[in-house]
Amino acid sequence: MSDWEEEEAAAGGCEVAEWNGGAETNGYGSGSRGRGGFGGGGRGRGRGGRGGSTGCRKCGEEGHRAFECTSGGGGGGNRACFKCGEEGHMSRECPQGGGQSFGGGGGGNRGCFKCGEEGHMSRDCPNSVNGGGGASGGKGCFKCGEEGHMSRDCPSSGNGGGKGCFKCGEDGHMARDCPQGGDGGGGGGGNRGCFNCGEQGHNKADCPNPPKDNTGELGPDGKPRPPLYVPEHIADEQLFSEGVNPGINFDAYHNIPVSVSGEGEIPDPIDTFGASGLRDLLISNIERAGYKTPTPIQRVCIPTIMAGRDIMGCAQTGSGKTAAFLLPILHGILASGGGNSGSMSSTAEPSAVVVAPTRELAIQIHNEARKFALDSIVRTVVCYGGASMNSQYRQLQNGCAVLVATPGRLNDFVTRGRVSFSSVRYLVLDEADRMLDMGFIGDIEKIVNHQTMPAVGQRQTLLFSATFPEEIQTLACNHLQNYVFYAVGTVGAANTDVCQEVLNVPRQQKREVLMSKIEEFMANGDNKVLIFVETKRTADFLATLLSSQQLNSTSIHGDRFQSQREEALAQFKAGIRSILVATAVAARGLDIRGVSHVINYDLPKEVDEYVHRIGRTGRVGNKGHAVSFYDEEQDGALAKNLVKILTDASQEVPEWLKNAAAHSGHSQTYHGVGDFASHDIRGEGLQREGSSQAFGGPAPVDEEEEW
Ligand SMILES: Nc1ncnc2c1ncn2[C@@H]1O[C@H](COP(=O)(O)OP(=O)(O)OP(=O)(O)O)[C@@H](O)[C@H]1O
Repeated sequence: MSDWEEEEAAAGGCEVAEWNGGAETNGYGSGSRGRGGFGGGGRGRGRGGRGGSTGCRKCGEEGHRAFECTSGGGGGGNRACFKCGEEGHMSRECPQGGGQSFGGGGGGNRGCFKCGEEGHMSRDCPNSVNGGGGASGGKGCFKCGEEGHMSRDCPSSGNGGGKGCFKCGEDGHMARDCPQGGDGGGGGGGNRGCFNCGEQGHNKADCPNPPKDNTGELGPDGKPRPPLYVPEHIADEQLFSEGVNPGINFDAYHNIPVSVSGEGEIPDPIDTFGASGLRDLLISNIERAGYKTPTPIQRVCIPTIMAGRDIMGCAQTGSGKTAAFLLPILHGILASGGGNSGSMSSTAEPSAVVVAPTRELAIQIHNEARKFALDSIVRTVVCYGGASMNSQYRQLQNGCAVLVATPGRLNDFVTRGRVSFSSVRYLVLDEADRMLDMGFIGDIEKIVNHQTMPAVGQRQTLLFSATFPEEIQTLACNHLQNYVFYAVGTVGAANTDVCQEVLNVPRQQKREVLMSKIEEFMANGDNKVLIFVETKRTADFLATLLSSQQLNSTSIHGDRFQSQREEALAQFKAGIRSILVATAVAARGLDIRGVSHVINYDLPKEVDEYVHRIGRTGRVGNKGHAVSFYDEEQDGALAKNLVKILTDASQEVPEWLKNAAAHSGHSQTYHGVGDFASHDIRGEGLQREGSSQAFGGPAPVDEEEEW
């Protein structure tokens, strides 16, 4: 696993736990960072989740959840009603209990929490003072320690049990009643001051002082802490100015053949957004975003997702896959009332979870979702490592229907009970082949196998990428049910709008060739260049070198603080920096307007990664240009696949590269046309009736190749 993968995969811990692991390494501030455990002893919180194999809570049968149970109610399964102890119904429907909902008595085998008697619940306890309650059943009041009442009703208003007030440290009252603590805001007290400013009299959450900058201070692991980072909120209007405008080849998208396979009814593709059946609010935001016609992947996926099917979708880089899944998901959530958008809760229960491999991509998807959902009740939240966990948690608490996240941070929230999957209707893995490869598979399995996650078939699972190796497709099948497979063009092929040039450049000459290439581009007025390198050190080195030559550059990689990463990307997007030197962290998904050139200063190890990298240019029908420095000593293993990618995209293949491929002796792993046809691994039996080319574009030359 590369360092950036480790970082993304392991992202987690709140701000008190994320340590900066190294000093700055260049002139514009890059530091290394690792991670630590979660600090701050908060209150633990248990919450009943649905077990994979546990049946419905009402009827006990597997295959559905209690709220979907058609058995006509009743607390059932093996578990008795909490009120009367009888099986066959749930406590809120208990015929013995007063009223609906949670009125009734504490029953079953468990007595009331106040008086210990059976037959009622603590809040209805007739034995308590003023209907409040006493703590019973062996548990004394938290204030005075006596049994028979709860702390909030404690007549002594004393603080017992040996635990002093959390604000002032004195016994006799609790923090919220502390006479010292002002308006109930609460003080961090006793001997422990506020965790932010150290002052007594308030908690960190209510601290009036700016967040403490403890950058550079040593954490418990002996490494300097990173700065506390709370990302800036992007204003609504700005959402519509992000993204790439369609280019001259946009209309040519409609000539790309689309392969479709799968059993059962597959809806016809839509020709226009207007005919999609998407809700009016979404249509109006689509218009506001300047989308006139759907791209091929949107034409097929929007109706298919609306019809409730699982999807494995493959389409070239920059062809609108994000909207292809977001729009029908938002439609589904709006149609059912907005999910948990408005519910303030300590545990977020999103209707849709979108998982992406990098933080910047998660942020981008989140902003796309916000854009399409604007002026609706649907709330979207993004969670990713490297930024304040508290601030993300506050967002979650305010309601969340769509949660976009990196896997490490998502699991962190789930483990702490802050996020539950129990309401999930849609699970999306963007860049799915990356999410299911070695670097992330552990995290993804944790997510899909979590006890609160609805089983396959009870949720819609949607996988998207521009590349889908066969072995990943095989693995993905476990997480999908009767899915529809869509391939726009050739699975894993490069975007033909990108002109690809491969130069034979030995390592020692790379710098010199880079400088002359950049000069050439800048002289042509092309001023947004993305350079990919293999190591973080090289990224810093090159950015420093280019800056010293008056070339406005910055870098993005896993060792930079999150604030620096986001700032570097923002500056590159805004044109404040013309050159961004990046590791693989920027290879996938990032949609940056006006990237004229991608330079592979170092080639990646995998050809799929090459396809994603060069896909940062030439998006949505715009022309792009990619130059790659091939170093014979390093890149021999890639030669064959590179030749294939170039050939399939009708690019010129240099003679020296053909020779290198002929002598490389490395086996082929590329899954494009030819030996590895663009196909659904489930085989031809699942092809859509009629033809291998369901619609769009000319018929494939060789049917075998399309399938
Ligand atoms: N129908 C459309 N009309 C015009 N622009 C569109 C349309 N659909 C998407 N776009 C724009 O195209 C750009 C690329 O879309 P997106 O990032 O979803 O591509 P992608 O297929 O996910 O690419 P990648 O494989 O690199 O992740 C975005 O700026 C998006 O706003």
